[in-house]
Amino acid sequence: MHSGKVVLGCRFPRIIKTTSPARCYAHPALCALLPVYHSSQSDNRRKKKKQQQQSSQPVRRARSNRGSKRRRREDSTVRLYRLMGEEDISNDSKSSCGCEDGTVEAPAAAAPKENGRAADPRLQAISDAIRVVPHFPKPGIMFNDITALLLRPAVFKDAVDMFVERYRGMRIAAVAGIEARGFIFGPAIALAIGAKFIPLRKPKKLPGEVISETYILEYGTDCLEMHVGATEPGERVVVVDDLVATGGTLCAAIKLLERAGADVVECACLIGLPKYKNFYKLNGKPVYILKDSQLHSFARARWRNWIGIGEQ
Ligand SMILES: O=P(O)(O)OC[C@H]1O[C@H](OP(=O)(O)OP(=O)(O)O)[C@H](O)[C@@H]1O
Ligand SMILES: Nc1ncnc2[nH]cnc12
Repeated sequence: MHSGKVVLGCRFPRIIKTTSPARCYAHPALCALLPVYHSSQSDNRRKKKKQQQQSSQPVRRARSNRGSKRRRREDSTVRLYRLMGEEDISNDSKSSCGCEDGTVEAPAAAAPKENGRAADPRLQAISDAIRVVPHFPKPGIMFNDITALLLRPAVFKDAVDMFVERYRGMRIAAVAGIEARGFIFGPAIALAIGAKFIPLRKPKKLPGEVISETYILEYGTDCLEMHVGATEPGERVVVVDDLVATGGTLCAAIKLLERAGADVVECACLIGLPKYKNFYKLNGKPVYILKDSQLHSFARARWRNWIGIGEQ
């Protein structure tokens, strides 16, 4: 059997310089090698520990080591989110806590992260207003219902504002909304950023000449259509919908727009289902998601269902 030093020394020469396993945290392959790496270091560590115990300030030293390990682990988490295609994480986390000097207030630091951003305070209310309905429209589907959010104007406005803040100033010529629930958010965003709105409709709804794309859904197949001439070649377009599940709908929308020569900048959704997280780059286009539908929402929905009070 190889010793850890030999394996890491010959295959990952840069990793051998690493002083803490936390710095390898982002890469599963490297994590797999870490136990071997640890064992090769264990003698040295035992010696150091003995020295520390004999030194005059053992407690303070041990604490500072723990702190640095934690800091490194947090850095690694941010890197992981970056790998998932999220940009400006550090900037976002600064602005979301409203601190000009970029320091993070204690509650914000402890808050959950959404897409790698320190949570915007508005996200909690948005998240709370999304109702998860088990077994709708058919058994096994956990349906994310946005209608309760629409009944709360302040929360609805916050959701629209968050998209507007992202796309304002990005020279977006058109917002393409996907029928039906993309029509709820798309026009409001389009008006606020001064862009036109393109409805991407289900079959046989548009009266003019159309191009169409068929796609597979989480529960069936469907088709999207767009009027010929709705977008000009080279126009910068954002695609808006309420939710991404398999990503099939967004992919069809991207294809439609690209066939017409549009430059699809990004897709924007209120909700992303976690089981499809790895597909959040669709046809090479990033998907901006306000709220990852958390597993605890599913568990909560099931619990409320069991005790017979439904979701609120
Ligand atoms: O990522 P996907 O697996 O493609 O699923 C997401 C799509 O499914 C839902 O619409 P649905 O087709 O149910 O139509 P509706 O908006 O008319 O209810 C949702 O509003 C998205 O458009
Ligand atoms: N789980 C889900 N909830 C709401 N809309 C959806 N569209 C596809 N999957 C969905």
